[in-house]
Amino acid sequence: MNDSTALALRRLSHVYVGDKGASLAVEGIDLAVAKGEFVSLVGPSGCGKTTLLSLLAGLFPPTTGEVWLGGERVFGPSPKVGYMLQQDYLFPWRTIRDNAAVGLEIQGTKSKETMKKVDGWLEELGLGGSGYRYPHELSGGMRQRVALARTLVTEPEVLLLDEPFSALDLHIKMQLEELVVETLGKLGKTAVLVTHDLSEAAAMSDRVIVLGRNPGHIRKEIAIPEPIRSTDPIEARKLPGFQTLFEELWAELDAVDEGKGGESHA
Ligand SMILES: Nc1ncnc2c1ncn2[C@@H]1O[C@H](COP(=O)(O)OP(=O)(O)OP(=O)(O)O)[C@@H](O)[C@H]1O
Repeated sequence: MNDSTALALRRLSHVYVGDKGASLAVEGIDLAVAKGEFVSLVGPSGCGKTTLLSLLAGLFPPTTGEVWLGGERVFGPSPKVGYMLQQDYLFPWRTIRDNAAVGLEIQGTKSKETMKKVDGWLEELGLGGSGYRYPHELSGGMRQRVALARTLVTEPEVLLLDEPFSALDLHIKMQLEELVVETLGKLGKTAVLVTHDLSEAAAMSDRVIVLGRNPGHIRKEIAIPEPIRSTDPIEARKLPGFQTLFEELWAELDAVDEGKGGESHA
């Protein structure tokens, strides 16, 4: 693992053991993500995307293999890792400011000083006037912005994004994609996104990892070509090479699905 690697999975396999016996979820995963890189994981349902994200987050240890964060082996959750999920998990009885400060509270670093950072992030993410409102007063897109502020205020080095936009309307979803790419890019953060939306993966990422299943494995890595890679997600979709890239991803997933019935990829 060199200095420019933010996180890595090495020879990693994971077996879930339950009432019905053991099942091999992912096998032989080798993946390195560079500092500041934005990587997406795509693949059919059950190929192990969430399992890989959970292992990166240190939520449980892999059955075999290693997880690395910076130069350190991961043996449990780390404050260097932030999580953003499909559901925003805001507390309904707390104001937006207090929701955005939850991570600071957990870290024991909530103070007048750090609340200024909360207000700064709410402002930056277009929620400047909403700090004293409650979650039910906000739209789905605004609530996800609060979830993003809550994540960023703890200053994680790596963000793990598990379908954070999938519950939103297309227009709002694309605006949020743009906001996330722009914000993480400015801060030089590393991100791993799990998504079922191939267009989202192609528009937001530096690299897309296509997973196959039974058991989950890396099938193909696709580096997003310029100028798509460095163009914001809304404009990237309008570039001439975007459709070809989308079709390449689609064909990979179709090949995974062959003989297994059609699944929706977009
Ligand atoms: N807690 C668990 N116990 C047993 N098996 C599990 C558990 N969690 C996941 N699995 C199995 O591991 C495999 C990978 O699941 P995972 O949820 O990581 O896939 P995924 O690609 O994220 O799926 P989806 O796109 O549907 O969310 C699947 O076969 C799933 O049934």
